[in-house]
Amino acid sequence: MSKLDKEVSHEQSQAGLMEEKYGFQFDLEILSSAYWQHKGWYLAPAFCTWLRMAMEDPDRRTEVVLLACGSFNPITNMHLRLFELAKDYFHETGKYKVIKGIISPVGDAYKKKGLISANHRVTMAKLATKNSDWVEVDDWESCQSEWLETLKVLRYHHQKLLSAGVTNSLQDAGPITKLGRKRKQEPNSHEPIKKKNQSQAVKSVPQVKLLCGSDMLESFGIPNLWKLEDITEIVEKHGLVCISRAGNNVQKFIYESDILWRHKDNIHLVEEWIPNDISSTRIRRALRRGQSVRYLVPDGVRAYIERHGLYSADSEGSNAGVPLAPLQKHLPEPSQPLSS
Ligand SMILES: Nc1ncnc2c1ncn2[C@@H]1O[C@H](COP(=O)(O)OP(=O)(O)OP(=O)(O)O)[C@@H](O)[C@H]1O
Ligand SMILES: NC(=O)c1ccc[n+]([C@@H]2O[C@H](COP(=O)(O)O)[C@@H](O)[C@H]2O)c1
Ligand SMILES: [Zn+2]
Repeated sequence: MSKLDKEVSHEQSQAGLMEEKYGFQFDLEILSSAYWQHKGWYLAPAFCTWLRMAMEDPDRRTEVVLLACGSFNPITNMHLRLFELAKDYFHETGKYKVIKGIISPVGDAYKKKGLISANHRVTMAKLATKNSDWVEVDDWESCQSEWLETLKVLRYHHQKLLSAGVTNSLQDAGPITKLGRKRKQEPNSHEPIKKKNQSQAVKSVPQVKLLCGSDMLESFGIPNLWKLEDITEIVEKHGLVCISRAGNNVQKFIYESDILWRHKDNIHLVEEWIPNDISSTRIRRALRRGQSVRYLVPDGVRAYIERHGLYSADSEGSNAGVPLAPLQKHLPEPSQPLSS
């Protein structure tokens, strides 16, 4: 190792220690002044290289998995856009790295009017995402015989990542993370079980954030639809990213709710500046009327709908008069108002 390498390596380990103690911003400031005062200009190129490496180090960003829950009856181009918009938003903050998107179609037991079988909805979602290298469809929720609260779906996916993290960390027991640093703990970013001598090798588990449109966020205010403790855990432990949708005023909605206001830092609002109010309801309506849905849903989905003759007046009548599962499930409990 050359003298210069040794100097840089020493500064890097100092930076590691300082980050643990004070955080990223501070360590860079301290280091830069230390360099200019004590080392002199001859170290400038090495310092610049290190600084660039440190700034570009993707491990500094919190990893995020986006989970979208809904009927996807059928999946539309706008559902896919939600993921792109949320990913751009998180990357623009410089603090987060979106590593995966998950589409979780609701099970048949949800009993929403016009809901066709989960088999078809899952297949269409898979067709829609087949060209995406980061969004995938998970059928665990749709395979459950009973309807599941969204919080349980979030917990399931977080737990799954946690187990995968433990497995990975056991496999990677050897190497040490870049610069031998640990990441700061964030909500829902749990550290998997650590073994002695292995703490430096363990990566924290990504956060699972609920991705939704503003109508879903505003549905938190519908009496008996959501349990207050579920909403609290979603915004407190997981976090939410909400894409604007015509007709909603989420900022006001958050302002009027004490719970949402308290956790507003964990509620990411994304403005869609190229609004396109496609909805599955409108797609189904067009299909019933024999109108084209081309360019509104992916071509593979359109072909699948045609091939299987999906979405007719008959299918729209399914579950008519049947209470929505969450309303049925939560009705006996005394309702607590979200707003106060
Ligand atoms: N055009 C859109 N803009 C923003 N969010 C949307 C849009 N379309 C759907 N979403 C969001 O996608 C998620 C899944 O929605 P869902 O399956 O209910 O689709 P939808 O188009 O709202 O269907 P439906 O008309 O049957 O209610 C929800 O969080 C919803 O808010
Ligand atoms: N209490 C809850 O957890 C709760 C209540 C209502 C809807 N949801 C979910 O929100 C989504 C709403 O989808 P739709 O907009 O298609 O009805 C579904 O995934 C549904 O399971 C969850
Ligand atoms: Zn909807």
